[in-house]
Amino acid sequence: MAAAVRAQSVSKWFPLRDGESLHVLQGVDIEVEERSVAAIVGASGCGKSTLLNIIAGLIPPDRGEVFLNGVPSKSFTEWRSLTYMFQDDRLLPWRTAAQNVAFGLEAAGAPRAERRERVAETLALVGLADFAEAYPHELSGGMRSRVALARSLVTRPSILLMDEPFSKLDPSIRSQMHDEVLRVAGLMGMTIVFVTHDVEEAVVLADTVVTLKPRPGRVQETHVINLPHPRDPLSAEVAERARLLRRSLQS
Ligand SMILES: Nc1ncnc2c1ncn2[C@@H]1O[C@H](COP(=O)(O)OP(=O)(O)OP(=O)(O)O)[C@@H](O)[C@H]1O
Repeated sequence: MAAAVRAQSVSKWFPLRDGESLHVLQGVDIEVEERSVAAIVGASGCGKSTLLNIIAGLIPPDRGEVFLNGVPSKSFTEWRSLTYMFQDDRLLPWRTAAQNVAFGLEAAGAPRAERRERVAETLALVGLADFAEAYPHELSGGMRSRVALARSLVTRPSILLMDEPFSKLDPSIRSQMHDEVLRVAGLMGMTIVFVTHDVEEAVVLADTVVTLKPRPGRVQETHVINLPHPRDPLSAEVAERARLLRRSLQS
């Protein structure tokens, strides 16, 4: 199967005020197969978000290259097929759920009728058909998170990048969102790359987990998680895989 996301020998330095530079990533190689879910885990500051931002084309690598659907990201033009979900839901408080979801389509200049249809379809997909006219302050944390997911999905992307998207949710809602994301990703045939510091979350969601070593961030190991879905976060199998991941992170 083809790789939807490939980072090849990616290195990154950030300039510091004293003229020195901070070496954040060193020769990072990762490969994420189409329609699979990959997690990037590692200690705080090891470069997880930087790597995701480089994959997303938000910042350039200093060395190495990223390929999206086989195309070098420098030449990649299908940016609508890639979407990013942040840690905060970043909903606009003065817009209804439907208007928040419509945002990406408006930016892309989609006609009004198409927008209306797509937004309704996507809100239904995440179980919020009845809340299209609600404002963010009228929604629970879990519902807001679903609106943010719908906003990410409305352009029908093939690649979903997520940076700790559920870390602020209560555990039971986080678990519902995990099921929701996997269900929708399966339906839409999406590839997911996400960053987390929660190894249990990585084991519950991912087909492969990449562990990063800090300073500079390097790939420590790639773990294949071949447990059947749905995965119970409290099961012995998940706990055992999480233990192996923690050991890898500490070595
Ligand atoms: N724009 C920037 N300029 C300078 N330094 C930066 C910049 N962005 C990140 N850094 C530094 O790069 C390192 C890696 O940051 P990054 O946010 O990628 O790590 P992380 O693994 O995602 O951390 P966390 O889990 O705490 O979110 C940190 O030391 C951070 O301070």
